[in-house]
This record gives sequence, structure tokens and C-alpha cells, in this order.
Amino acid sequence: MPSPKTKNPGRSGGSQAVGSSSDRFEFASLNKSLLQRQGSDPATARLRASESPTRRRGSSSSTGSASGQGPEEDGIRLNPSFIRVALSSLLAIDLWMSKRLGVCACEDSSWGSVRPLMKLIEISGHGIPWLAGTAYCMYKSDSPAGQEVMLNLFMGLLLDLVLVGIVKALVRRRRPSHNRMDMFATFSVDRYSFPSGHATRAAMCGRFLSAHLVLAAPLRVLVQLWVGTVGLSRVMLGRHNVTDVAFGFWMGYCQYNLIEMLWISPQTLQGLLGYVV
Ligand SMILES: CC(C)=CCC/C(C)=C/COP(=O)(O)O
Repeated sequence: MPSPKTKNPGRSGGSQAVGSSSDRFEFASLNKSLLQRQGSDPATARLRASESPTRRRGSSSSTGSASGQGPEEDGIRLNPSFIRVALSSLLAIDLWMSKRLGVCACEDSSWGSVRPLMKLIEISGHGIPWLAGTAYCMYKSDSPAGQEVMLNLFMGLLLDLVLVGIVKALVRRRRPSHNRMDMFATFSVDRYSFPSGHATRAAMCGRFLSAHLVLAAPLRVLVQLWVGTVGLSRVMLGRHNVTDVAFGFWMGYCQYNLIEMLWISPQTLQGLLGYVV
């Protein structure tokens, strides 16, 4: 659980329980839009229609609805959709679970003594050791087949960084309020938490290793255990909400399919190099 030491510059103050200031921040925006939808009765709609264009423009930025919408869209706003209610419930459960599981968020959290181990697991899924290790193995490999596998893993790791960066920049979900931002070597988008870059990398590399490098069944089980541990450690460290990690796993799983689709074979490489040179 978070301690008074917990800092998060993006949030106003620390929090101890679900329904705290930070959670309320996320709920507030959901509730606001729900209320706005519910409040779109004909009288409100008429009132809105009579607003001056300037006022409507101003309000559209906060409500997320553009001025001058057609009647069909107003009709949709009359009925808060089931999906929206389901999503806000999921978000509530997500925040509650993430807060409960964030037991290593700082040294004086309930499981604070395990934090160094969790940080070690964090390093095992960080981009830098993976990129450096793969580049080293590619350089050291004396078989063309080994080099091919390593080159594709390297390209996959770069692709992962780009895709995660894009999704983080688009979604812009803040990290949990109990997170202490003390990760090493991060990009600016890493102040956002959705999806977990460690989870995407772990899931993608886990599938890659099992398909190309780790052939013994017991070792494959170990690889999958590592993937799960990396995901769990993200929530326990307070870095992520559960949904960030769950989506990250799914995204990493799909990224592996992308690597297989875009597989760079020696022939492709020769073609590409021949084209460039
Ligand atoms: C600097 C390089 C090469 C990678 C950054 C890796 C990183 C710190 C990702 C953030 O992961 P989470 O989204 O799981 O916190």
C-alpha cells in the first residue's frame, strides 16, 4: 500500500483507498460523461441548441462532443450504452485490484522488502538488456541461421518499442498514483501506463523464445513463468493497473504474429541490401 512518501507529480496528492483522489480523477471523467449523456433530455438539448456558438465551442472541448451534431448523435446520447456502463465497472474493478496488488510500490509498503527482487524482474524485462543481449548474440553467432533468428528478434524488439510508444501516446493513461517513478532509462511516453511495455516485450519474447530458441519443454515452462512474473511484478511495483498488463500481454502476443509475418530471411535481407547498395 502506498506510503506518505509516495510521489506522483501528475496527480494531486497520494491516496490510500479506492475512491481516493486519483481514482476519483479517472472516475470523475467517466461519471461526467455519463451524466452528460443522461442529462441530454430534450430540454437540455434545446438549451444547448440555444447556446451561443462560442459557448458551445467551449463546452465541446470538455464534453468531448463537437458542436453542431446531428439528431442521430443526440439520440445516441439519450441512452447511456451498456458498453459504457460495463467499461466503467471494469475500470472500477481494475483500479481497486491494482491498488490492492500494489504491495511493493515503495519500501514501507506491506511487501516492501520484496521490492528489490521485483526491480530485478523489472530489469529482466527492460528493453535495454534485451536489445543489447540480442545484438551481442547476433554478433557472436557463427551460423547464418542463428544470425537470422537474432536479427528478427532485434527487429521485433524495435517494433515493440515503436508500437507501445504509439499506443501510450494515443491513450495517455496515467500511471497509478501509488507508483514511484524510479525506473531507469525511460522514454517520455513512459510516463503513461497503457499498455505495459514490459508486458508486451515479455509476451512477445516469450513466444519468440519458445518458438525459435528454447526447445526443451521444461525450459519453455520456465519462460512462460518468467512472462507471468514480469506481468505480476508490474502491478506489485505499482507501475501499472491490471488492465495495462493484460492488454500488454495480448499486444505482445499479437506482435509475435507480426514478426512471423514480416520475417526477414537471408534472401529478403540480400534483396534489401542489394536494393540499398
Ligand atoms: C529505453 C528503452 C530501450 C526501453 C524503455 C523500456 C521501458 C522503461 C518501458 C516501460 O515499461 P512499462 O510500460 O512496463 O513501465
